[in-house]
Amino acid sequence: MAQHLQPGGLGLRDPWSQSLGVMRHVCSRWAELDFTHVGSFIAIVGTVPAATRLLGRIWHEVHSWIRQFFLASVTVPGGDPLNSSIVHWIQTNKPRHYRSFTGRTQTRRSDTDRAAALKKAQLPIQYCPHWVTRWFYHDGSIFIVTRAESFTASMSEPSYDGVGGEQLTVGRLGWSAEPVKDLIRTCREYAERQTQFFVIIYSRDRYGVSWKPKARTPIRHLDTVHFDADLKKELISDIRSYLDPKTQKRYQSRSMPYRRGYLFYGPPGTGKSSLSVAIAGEFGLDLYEVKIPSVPSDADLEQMFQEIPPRCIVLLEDIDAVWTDRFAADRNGHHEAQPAPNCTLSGLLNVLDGVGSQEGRIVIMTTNRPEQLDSALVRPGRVDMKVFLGNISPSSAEEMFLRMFSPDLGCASHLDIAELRRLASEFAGYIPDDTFTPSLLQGFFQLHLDTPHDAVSHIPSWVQRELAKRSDQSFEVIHKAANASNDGNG
Ligand SMILES: Nc1ncnc2c1ncn2[C@@H]1O[C@H](COP(=O)(O)OP(=O)(O)OP(=O)(O)O)[C@@H](O)[C@H]1O
Repeated sequence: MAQHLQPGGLGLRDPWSQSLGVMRHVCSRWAELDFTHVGSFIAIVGTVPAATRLLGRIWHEVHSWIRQFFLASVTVPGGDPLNSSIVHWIQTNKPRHYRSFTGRTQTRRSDTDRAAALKKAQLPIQYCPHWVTRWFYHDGSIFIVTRAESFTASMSEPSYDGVGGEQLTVGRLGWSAEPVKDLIRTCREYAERQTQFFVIIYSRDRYGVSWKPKARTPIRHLDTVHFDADLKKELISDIRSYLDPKTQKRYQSRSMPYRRGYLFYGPPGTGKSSLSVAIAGEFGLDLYEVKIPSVPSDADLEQMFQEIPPRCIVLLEDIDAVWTDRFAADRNGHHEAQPAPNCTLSGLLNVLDGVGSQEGRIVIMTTNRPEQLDSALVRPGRVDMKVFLGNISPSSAEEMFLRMFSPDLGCASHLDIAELRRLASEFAGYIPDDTFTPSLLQGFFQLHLDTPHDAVSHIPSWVQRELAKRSDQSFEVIHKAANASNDGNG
């Protein structure tokens, strides 16, 4: 009955009997086949590889001929930030189905996946579309983008995120390269929009030959770095006025070098690095990290500074760990043994403000021991403003509490702002002035992120415990000193 409903009666047959029917059909046709036809068929099939090779060669010739005579192009070297901007733009805005990918273990976890960051878990695999040539139509023109095929070196780079490591050529059918430049501009603007909420931190690659984006950290608002409010205001207005284009003209018309240097000093964990990143975010600047101990020579240091763009922040962290003031060391009577850096202090002074050093950037140095710095390094002109970041004050602790339990974060959304303020002020009442570093207090908040009431009820005992730990430590130090003098007497 069902067979009447299906033309040919095949519709509702089971797949097994259907394929049996097909095989029977093929066999019967095969039996009828003339073997002279089979011979010509095999001969035709045999010519296919040769024909494919020939067509490939013709296509290659035509392609290079088109490139030579009809293509305007721009070549971007591998590793240049522009390179990854172009690749990202193409992959996002000219999507297509990819079948080839490069796969690599992702070494950095996503910032949002905090829970995963805390436990030992397998690192995710990152797949990136792998292509060598892409043709696409954009803004009335046909573009062809070619990536160099030899990218094994960049694939092994730890900082290589899968794109932008290989030389790239962007071409367009036509005589003028202007539309190519327009496309590249579009790609760059796109990349800037993507990174506008991030600070890009650059560091030297492992061979020390070029600057590479090392991290992309979400912008940290200046309000989240707590220190003296007046000092913060003064610092920010100083940087703002320095970056004002009029200031540059004023400096230049008076033949003054257009440079600004800051020294952030204070105990460990008081926010020197955090403030540097927050400033970069506030003013939309990239941050270039210079690690003096790993710079092989003065010439390399000079080369590094030459390659840093004019409008950015250069961060020299823990500068006291590199060169200490010879006289301070002598006064103290002892000097910690430290490996000698490969580049010299005069080499650094030279790149900071010597003849030929570039203008327009902000240099931030951080230190825990400002008294040990060579006076030449911190003289006015190299360091124009010294900013002390110290232990937390009760008022900063109150601000920190309000920030930690801000209703926007959701955990204290049931509390009205007046109640939150009351709790913050009660909390701050337990914090002794100039005793704990902000990072220590941050550690306390990390234990009580869900309820502000818990934070307030636990803070007195935490303060007691921390103070007791300190007196234990000082006792331990005195104890050791006493033992040492006894040993000496003995
Ligand atoms: N003043 C501050 N305000 C807010 N958070 C702070 C402050 N100081 C430190 N922190 C927090 O403590 C942690 C360490 O801070 P950071 O690395 O900036 O301190 P640092 O002074 O640079 O330390 P070090 O001298 O050891 O490099 C960060 O997570 C930061 O959020």
